[in-house]
Amino acid sequence: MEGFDEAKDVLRDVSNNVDRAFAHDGEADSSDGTVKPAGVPREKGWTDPVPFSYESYNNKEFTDWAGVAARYEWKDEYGDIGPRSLELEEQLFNDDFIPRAGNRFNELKMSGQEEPYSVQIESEAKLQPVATVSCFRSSGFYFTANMTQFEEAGIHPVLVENLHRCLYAWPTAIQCYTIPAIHEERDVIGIAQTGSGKTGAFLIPILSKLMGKAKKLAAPRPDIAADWNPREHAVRAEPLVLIVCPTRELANQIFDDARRFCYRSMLRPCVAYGGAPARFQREELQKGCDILIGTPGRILDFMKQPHVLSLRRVRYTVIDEADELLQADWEQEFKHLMAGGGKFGADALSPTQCSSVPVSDHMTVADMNEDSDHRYLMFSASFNKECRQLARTYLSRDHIRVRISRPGSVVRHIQQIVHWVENPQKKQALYDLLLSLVPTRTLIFVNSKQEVDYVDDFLFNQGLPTTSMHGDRTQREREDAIRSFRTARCPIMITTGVSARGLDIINVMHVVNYDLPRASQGGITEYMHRIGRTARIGNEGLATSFYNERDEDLAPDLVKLLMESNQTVPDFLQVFKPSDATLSFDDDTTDSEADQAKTEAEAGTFGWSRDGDDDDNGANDEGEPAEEESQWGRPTINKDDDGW
Ligand SMILES: Nc1ncnc2c1ncn2[C@@H]1O[C@H](COP(=O)(O)OP(=O)(O)OP(=O)(O)O)[C@@H](O)[C@H]1O
Repeated sequence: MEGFDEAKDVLRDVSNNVDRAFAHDGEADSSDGTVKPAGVPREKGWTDPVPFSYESYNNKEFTDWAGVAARYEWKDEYGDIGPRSLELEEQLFNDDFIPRAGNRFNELKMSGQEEPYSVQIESEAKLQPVATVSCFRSSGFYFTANMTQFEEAGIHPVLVENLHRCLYAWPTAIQCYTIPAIHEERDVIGIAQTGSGKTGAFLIPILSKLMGKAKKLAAPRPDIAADWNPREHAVRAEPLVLIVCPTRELANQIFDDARRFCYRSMLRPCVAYGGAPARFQREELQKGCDILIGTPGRILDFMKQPHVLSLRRVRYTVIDEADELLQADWEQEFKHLMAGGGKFGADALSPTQCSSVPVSDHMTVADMNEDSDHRYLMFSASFNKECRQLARTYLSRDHIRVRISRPGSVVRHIQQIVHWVENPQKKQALYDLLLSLVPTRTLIFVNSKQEVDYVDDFLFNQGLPTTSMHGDRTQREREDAIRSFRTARCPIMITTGVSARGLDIINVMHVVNYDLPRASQGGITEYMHRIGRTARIGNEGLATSFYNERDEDLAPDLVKLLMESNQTVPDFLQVFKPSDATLSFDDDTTDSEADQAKTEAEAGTFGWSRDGDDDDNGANDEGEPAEEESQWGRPTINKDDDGW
């Protein structure tokens, strides 16, 4: 197919990086009935497609859930730091499929001179960012003259060591600001581009602060490394940190980072997400939990079981991908979460807030947070008016806002290409596109679940190594798909908007918008998050989008975004260029005076509107009933025709 030459060049360039994982995992295992490719994809270097094995899926008693992955288990006898576990180290830090910083990582750091991105800080008191100095790279490690900026920034030594193991050489710009802000016990709103290290921006300073005090602050827990018997030793989980995010995959990913950062420390991370059986997650919680990461539905289900989870000790509540989470119809549920963890505990409630924050039937006042010195943090690459409202309601007035680059802007290292493709030609165009490029991990977004199945079937039958994921799949199928994609067993994944946020997979070098997101599915913000699955943390990538007249509602915003990121605007989009050649974007991050006035009037009420996200469903989809039926049900979704 003609017209993809520029894409080819870019990817050939980018492919200097082509991942080692892909190279060494190139031979698909044919022992389980691998279908022989139609021929051409194999000649072009793609691996064989691997069929999904329904037989083993149905037969096997599955226990290998992402949420039960090994973490460091502390023993009472340890002093300030636990002994090494080489086996766990291998798993946590040396896995071939952990994403690593790319060649252009240097451009993400703060040089103190003219930065390639804008920095906007709103803070009552001056915020001194972590100083960054020149580093040089050798054999995969970065060195500075003496010590790393993480040490200089006062990060706890156990965590500094873990960051070295993760090959984090210096903090990214957002981290440079959130580290001192969180050290100074301030509430924070952090906005920075996709793949710029926002997870570290909250985890690193929070964990660092808690590491020195874990013995004093953490709830009593059993010595599970010695002899764990749930009947005798189970405790109630009373985490110090609560991290809420919109999707199950993202929850697991943050959990993985927390497992790495907490290695050899007393802090024990757990994850709670819908779809997987609750009993495995509950058992982990009952071994003790200091850092709880999860999607709202499952967390709330556990909160309804006071012997399993209480948020009374929570000191930090983090809302990740805040704007996405708040698109959901989760107002009441959110209030429960926020009330369970904080300044909205019975004593601290103002009269208006009291009436708008009902205490759950299952949650006694004694379970509510007893720490008035409780920090709230919100992070995303984009921001909206629901976030502003949440911030006005929950964050302290002296909170710090850090904005690195324009909220909603696209990472510079992504080459964006838009092609005119009519709907009936899309399948063939996609096939031609994939065959015209160097085989590499490719994420393909479509707008409906049905279309995911359809495109997956088509490519698979053409001999391409695909997998797919959407919200109607069981959790086990979802975890299976992510694993196959991550390990490059199936280097092409077709998916819906459920994978647009947060997913951080090694060397996704190509994102394809087979369908562009419609306005009802998040429009240009969704586009930015989708293509942000490539070119993460200084790597480079390509985003190809199929466009036709049905996408006209997106065109003006798309053109502005292309222009802002110095990309070619194709002829058919020229007509949508702004007439005065200036690029103005709605900035949804700042409160207007009217907003401020509204806050006073509304105190404690929210304006969330849109239907929510299937991932917040706490129920179990593995055939066994959820332990307690989720009252939250299965929210409907507006991201595509029929939900994610
Ligand atoms: N200081 C650092 N040095 C090296 N790698 C880092 C650093 N900080 C984060 N990373 C890595 O960068 C990758 C992207 O980070 P992260 O997922 O936190 O991005 P993000 O900003 O939250 O993106 P998104 O908006 O898409 O969720 C991760 O693999 C993470 O381990």
